[in-house]
Order: sequence, then C-alpha cells, then structure tokens
Amino acid sequence: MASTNQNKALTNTRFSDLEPRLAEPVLEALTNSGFEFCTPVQAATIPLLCSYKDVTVDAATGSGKTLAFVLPVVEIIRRSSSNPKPHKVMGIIISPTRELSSQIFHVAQPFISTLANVRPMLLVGGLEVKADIKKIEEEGANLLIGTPGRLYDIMERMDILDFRDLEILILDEADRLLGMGFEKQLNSIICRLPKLRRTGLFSATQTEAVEELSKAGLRNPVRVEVRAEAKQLSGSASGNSTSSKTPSGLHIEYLECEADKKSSQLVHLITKNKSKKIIVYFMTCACVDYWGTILPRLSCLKSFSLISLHGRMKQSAREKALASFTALSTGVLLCTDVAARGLDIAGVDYIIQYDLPQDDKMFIHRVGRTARLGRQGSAVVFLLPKEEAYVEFLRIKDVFLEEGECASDAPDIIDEVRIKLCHISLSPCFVVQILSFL
Ligand SMILES: Nc1ncnc2c1ncn2[C@@H]1O[C@H](COP(=O)(O)OP(=O)(O)OP(=O)(O)O)[C@@H](O)[C@H]1O
Repeated sequence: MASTNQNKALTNTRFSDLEPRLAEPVLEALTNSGFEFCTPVQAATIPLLCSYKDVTVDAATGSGKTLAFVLPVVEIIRRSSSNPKPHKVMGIIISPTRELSSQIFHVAQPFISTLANVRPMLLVGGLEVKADIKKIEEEGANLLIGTPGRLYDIMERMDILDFRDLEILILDEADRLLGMGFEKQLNSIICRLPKLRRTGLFSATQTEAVEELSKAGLRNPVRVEVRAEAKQLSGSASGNSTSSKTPSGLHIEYLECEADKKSSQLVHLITKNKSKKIIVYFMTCACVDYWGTILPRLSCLKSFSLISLHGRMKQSAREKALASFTALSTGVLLCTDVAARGLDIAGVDYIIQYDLPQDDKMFIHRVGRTARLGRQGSAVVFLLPKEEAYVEFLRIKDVFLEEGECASDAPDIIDEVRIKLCHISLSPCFVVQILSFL
C-alpha cells in the first residue's frame, strides 16, 4: 500500500508524482537528501515554473520555497542545454543577503551537480571581486546565485558573460529586492536579460503592487499563495477556517516592558530559556556590538554561548558566526535584521525581538526563523507601555500582566489584539501595523 507522509507540513504528493516529471537524477538527489513528499508551495509552484509560467509566490516562512525554485531552475536548464558554453548564463537567482545567497547555493548544489557540464557561481560581496572575475574567466559560469550588488558589479565588468539565452530569473525575498534599496542594481541587471525568459518572485511577505511586478518584467504571472492553517480565533464565527501568514506551530507572545527594565528582562528571558536555541534581534549593528560585549561579562550568562552577527562585521567573521551558531544545540545569536530573512538554521526554538523592526514586514521574517516546516517554536516581542494601542487593548481586554512576566498564559493574545484593534478606533501606530500582519 502506498505510504503517506507523517509530517503535517507536507502534502501527499511525491516529487516523483509531479508533472511535468522531474528528471531521474534530480529525483535520485531528492531521495538522497531525504526529500520524498512536496510541501504545498512546492506542489503548487514546481509544475508551473516547469511549464514555463511566470509566478509570484507568497508562502509562510519555512514552507520550503527554496526547493520550489531550485528544482525548476535545474530542470529548465537541463531541458534548454545541459552542455552550455562556459560563459553562457542560463539562470540567475538573486537574494538580498550574502548569507541567504550562500545558503541557496548550498541547497542547490546536489541538484546542479546532476547537470554534468553546468557551472554554478556564488557571487556575494565581502570577498575580492577580482577573485570572482578570475574564476569566471577560467572556469565559466552558467548559473549565477548571488546578491544584487555583486551581480551588478560582475555584469558591469565582464563582457565575456553572455546572457542572450538566459532561461530563468528568480528573485527570492522579492519584496525586499524590488521594494527598497536595490533598485539601481536590479534594474541594471534585469535590463540586460532577454525578455523571453521565465521569472519567479518568492517571499513570505509578497506585495501585489503591479509596478513592482513590472519592474521585474513578469508576463501574466500566476499567483501562488499558500497560507498556514491558523487556530480558530476566539471571537470569530464558529466554523470559519482561518489562515495565517505565520507558521501554524509558531506561538507568539508580547512582553510589556518599561524602557529601563528591558535590559534586565532580556537577561531574565535568556537565563530562563537556557536549554533553548535563541535568536535576539536588535535595531542596529552598534546595539549588537554593545550587547555582545556586555552579556558575556555577566556571571549568570558565563556558561552561555553568545554569538554576534551583523552586516558591519567582516565577511569571514559573519560566516564564522553563522556556522558556529548553526552548529550549536543551545545558545544565543545576537543580531540585526541581516539574519531575519530566509536563513534556515536548524533547531531554533525561541525568537526575542528586543527592538521592534524598522520595517514592519520584518516582524514575520524574524519570527519565521523558528517553527519551520511543521515544527514548534515561540517568539516574544518587547513592547513599551507607551504604545497606545497596546495599552488600550490591555484595558479593554482586562488582561494585566505581572510586571516582568512573559505573557505565557495568553496563547492567542496576539490574535485577540488584532481582532480588538479592528473594533476600536485607535490612532494608527507601529504596533498596529505589526499586529495586522499576524
Ligand atoms: N519537501 C520537503 N521535505 C522535507 N523537508 C523539506 C522539504 N522542503 C523543504 N524542506 C526543509 O524545510 C526547511 C525550510 O525550507 P526553506 O528554507 O526553503 O523555507 P522558506 O520557505 O524558503 O523559508 P523563508 O521564508 O524563511 O525563507 C529546510 O530545512 C528544508 O530543508
């Protein structure tokens, strides 16, 4: 009898069931990596991209988006030419951070290696651009995976690369790439690519803005939207199913805290969760440096592994920090939003948002570093009492938290905040924006 999967985050569709059928070597590589059943986003997206459709994909954090684009990229290159000339670029995958590009490169490696003569190249900042140029000149590059800045730089400097037959462009964390910060480089990259190509936009916080889609040159894209099933919200009509942008195994709490008590609360939360693997998000690189210096000096945290990561560290230090934290079973990563999007770090149980994110979308990406692919995880966000909506909510709901205690007895509290905020007219503030995402 055919077996079905035991993981609720997976569908009963096997990779070998997908149509058009994936090539045998890819199916073998999937089996060797322990992947048998597709996640919902993979089951929906892989057949579309493999049938030459453009897609915009919006699915929760940790839902398996990486394989949902990596497999079609490999398939499309295989069909087009499994033996391209050394400097003929067939595909490009762009993501906003060095760490994420590097992760994608490594996830893709076993599948790309089924294409014997296709050379992938990781192009990220922080390392000498001359070394990249030399490598491309000598070895060639058929699939570029990297960050917009370095890709742009390489395209500016290297006429040798031929993009005329490019088949597929993937923008991971597309809202970040298209919405802010990377316009110049991205426009310049996209302008050089043939219009007749496939394009895929992926994110957990996708926007529908037409102008953004047209910036990426999509043609009649199919929109794939996969939401996690959420618990029934109290106060909503019975029988209504709900869906959530955050994974179903994620439990989110808030902690009301005066500014001058935040530091002691942070230490308290870290020590209380000693047996967990924790990520703490701060607003700036300077904050990470500050806490990275202070916390290890506290006697109560002497036995803790505390690792700092931010964008102003040297590339080698960034890589070392991420590798060290990944290898830990318990420990604390102190970081900025450079580690908020896309990173797939095994075993993260707990997310602490010491500072609210500057970009409200980042809330989802931060908490999404835990509870990935059907696992459980929890997250806490520090909120100041002055936050009007929050205080008003406490008054209306008659929910009072002991000062300094986490809201662990109020499991659906954030959902209830959202519902209540719909019913009372409060002046918009950042907290409202954040909560509206949940
Ligand atoms: N079909 C599958 N079967 C088992 N595990 C899978 C499958 N697809 C992906 N995974 C695992 O699920 C985890 C999350 O996948 P991935 O990093 O692609 O998520 P994501 O949707 O890109 O998340 P984010 O939005 O945070 O970038 C990874 O550890 C990956 O190996």
